[in-house]
Amino acid sequence: MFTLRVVKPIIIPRLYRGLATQIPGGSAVLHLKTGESFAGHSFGAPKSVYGETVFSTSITSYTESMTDPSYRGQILVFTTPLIGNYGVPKNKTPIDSRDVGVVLESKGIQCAGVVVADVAHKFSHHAAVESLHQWCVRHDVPGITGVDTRAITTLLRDQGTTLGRLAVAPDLARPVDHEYWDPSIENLVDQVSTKEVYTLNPTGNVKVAVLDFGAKANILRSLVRRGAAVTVFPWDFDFNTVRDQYDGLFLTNGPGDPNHCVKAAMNVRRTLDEWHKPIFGICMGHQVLGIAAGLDAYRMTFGNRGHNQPVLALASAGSINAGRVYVTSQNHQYALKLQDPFPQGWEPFFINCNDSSVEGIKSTTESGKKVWGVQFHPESAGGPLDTIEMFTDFVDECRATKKAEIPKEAPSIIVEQVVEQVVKPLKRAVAAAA
Ligand SMILES: NC(=O)CC[C@H](N)C(=O)O
Repeated sequence: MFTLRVVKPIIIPRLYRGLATQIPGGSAVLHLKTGESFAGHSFGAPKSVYGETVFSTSITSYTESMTDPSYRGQILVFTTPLIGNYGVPKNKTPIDSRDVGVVLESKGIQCAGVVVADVAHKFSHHAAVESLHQWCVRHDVPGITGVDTRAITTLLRDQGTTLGRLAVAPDLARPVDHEYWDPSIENLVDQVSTKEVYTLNPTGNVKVAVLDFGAKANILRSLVRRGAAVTVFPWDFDFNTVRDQYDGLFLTNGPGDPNHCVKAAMNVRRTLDEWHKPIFGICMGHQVLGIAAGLDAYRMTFGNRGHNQPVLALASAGSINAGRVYVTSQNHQYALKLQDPFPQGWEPFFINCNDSSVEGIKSTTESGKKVWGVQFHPESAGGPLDTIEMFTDFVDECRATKKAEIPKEAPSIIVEQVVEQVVKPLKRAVAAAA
């Protein structure tokens, strides 16, 4: 006799969850204002956009770069040929007062469009939930693929960052010159900065105020992870009105020309003059600090974007050792001018090993202040973690400043309490007994 056995179907795990995704691949053209056009195929949202065309040499972390608010208004060309191969993760974390609520660098895609030599049709990663194409569709951001990104990058490197139009069929026309939109004339910081004040990790044992020029989430996470209560203010908030409540001030990254943020620089100048607690600025925050200190910011030819930028430390401070080269993550078009002499009380902290641009400034030891600014991104996301301990240095300095303040107050409070609770009752008891 034969017994019939029901054979359970074998479920094969979907290794390539994007396998079913077909990139629509209509026509697309990247037009540059300087006259060149690159024809390819469209992916992502089927719409045309204007922007500043820039290139990034990062070989990974397209998800982090595309959600970095500093890429606002830019058409991002990846020099790495294959992009999209590990898909895109779910960009949400459970609601928690210690977290910014996202896995990537902000809630959505910030760049205007992306240019990829060969967009991955399939993706594979344990955390991926959608393809680069699907993600771009959801966020209404167009992409172009099948173009020679080496040729585009060589052009951008030689002629500098160039205005462009990513045109998607049926709207493939080359614009006339005056139609190109120039994001650098707008105050992009005002578009991405928080409108409301909020606090992460309110029970943290050291209080850090953040001026938000377009903060990457990993900057806030890096402060929270080191135990700080982090209160985030809009970029143009005058911190001087609340500074007595904080142990340190942090200035974040942000998009566009730092000269749009003179209002913030003027506020920070007053803070520098009148307040003696630690201050740390990253990228746009570093540029604002520099302007406040009396330095000028200028527009570079093509800027530095990538996760492989070497910087040389010129001074030692905290975890940083003078003479060492650190590999850093960067995304900037502007830089502080190296001037001789530097403003009094300031010194260069880092220079870029490729182009000698200023990569950091710090207050001198003689100034008695604890202020640092770096052009690169110690928080990485993506990129190397060579300088991540600068966050530890900053939060430790805030804690040390807070501790140094307590003894001034504490003895008098303790003495008053002892007088009130011990001495006075004893005197009364002695008087009553007499
Ligand atoms: N990442 C940043 O903060 C960039 C700063 C500024 N927008 C620049 O391009 O130089």
